[in-house]
Amino acid sequence: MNHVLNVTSEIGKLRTVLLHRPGQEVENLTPEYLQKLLFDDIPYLPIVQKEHDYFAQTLRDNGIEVLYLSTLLSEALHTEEIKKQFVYDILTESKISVDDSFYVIADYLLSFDTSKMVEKIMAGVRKDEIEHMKKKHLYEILTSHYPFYLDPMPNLYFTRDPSAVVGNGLTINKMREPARQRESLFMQYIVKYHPRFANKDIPIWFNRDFEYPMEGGDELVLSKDTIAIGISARTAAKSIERFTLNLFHSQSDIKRVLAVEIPKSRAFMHLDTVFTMIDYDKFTIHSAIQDADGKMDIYVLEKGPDNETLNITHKTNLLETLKEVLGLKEILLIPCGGGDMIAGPREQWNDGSNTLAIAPGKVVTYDRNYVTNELLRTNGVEVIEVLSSELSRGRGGPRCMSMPLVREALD
Ligand SMILES: NC(=[NH2+])NCCC[C@H](N)C(=O)O
Repeated sequence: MNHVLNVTSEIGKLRTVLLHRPGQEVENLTPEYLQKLLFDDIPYLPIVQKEHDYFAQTLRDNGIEVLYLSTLLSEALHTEEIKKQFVYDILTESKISVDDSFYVIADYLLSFDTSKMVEKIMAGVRKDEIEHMKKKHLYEILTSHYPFYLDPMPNLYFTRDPSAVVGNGLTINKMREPARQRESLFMQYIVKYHPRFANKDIPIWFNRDFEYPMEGGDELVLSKDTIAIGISARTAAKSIERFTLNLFHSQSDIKRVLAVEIPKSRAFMHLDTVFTMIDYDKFTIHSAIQDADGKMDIYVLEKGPDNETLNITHKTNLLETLKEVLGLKEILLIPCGGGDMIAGPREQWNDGSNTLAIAPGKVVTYDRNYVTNELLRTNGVEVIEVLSSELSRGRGGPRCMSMPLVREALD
């Protein structure tokens, strides 16, 4: 059966992927707000776009259909009513608290044609953009040093995180960081109103109104019936439980979930920054997630005695657990930077283990991580390198920058 969404592995031949080309939102980064906006430096826009275009073209050259977030969103907002509702939702979530400004900004945004409006919402609205806004209250005058009414959304090019496809359903994620929380509203509108997805009975396994966060960088589809989820700085144990129970209650094929605990740090923000699947029996891993004896905490979640309870088994050996759940005799874990004490952390920082598999044993990686790339090749992996000077400044690599919508099923 042909589903509009279908992802039953991390490695099946990639058919359709969602990307976002970085735009003016990147130009609204300033040193003062870098940390809040989750960037470590300011990318140079023409180059970051050139690198992103190169990434997109590399995928197209490999027969992959590339869809863009801004196009899908603009097409989803196809009536005045939906467009207006979307603007109101965005403004509400942007915490536009100054009573009068809500409608002034809404009118301002709605004065653009839809695709310009979408770009504007992504880029952010500066306070000096709307001249006729009168400051009537003391708090408006006092807080006026803050430059934005609507904050820019520079992390949008990491399409992996706000939503993810598992099987033929979707998680529309509750983002942990305030700077990214509005991002998943886009997918909510796209599945509901875009003709390609609307009325296609797409199951939503996890929704953005849940109390605790979960992000796509932590969701790995290991096989048709097994997924791994990072217990990380961005994904809470309670969210993993909810998501797992939702999968078990509905008609999904998922039988088990590996909850993999990783250190809660900036460098390791999601599971896919330290662990990715690249072939039937090969994974990249950053050695620092295991202790000196190669141990770590993994919890296997399976159906429990009743609807609201799970069977939880604690494991400490990643390799053995993977062999068990994937039914394989041998598995190779390829360490980022060869596990070297300098090259390992350096290449991990620039997403050396954030590998995007476009087919079994065929991956897209950043060119700058030459130690890891060489090691992958030595181990029989086909490596396609893409440009990375500016893209990497946002702390995400090829896997984070792509949201697979359809992959071919593995035999
Ligand atoms: N799946 C990932 N590893 N995504 C990386 C996202 C990077 C982004 N700057 C953030 O902090 O959210």
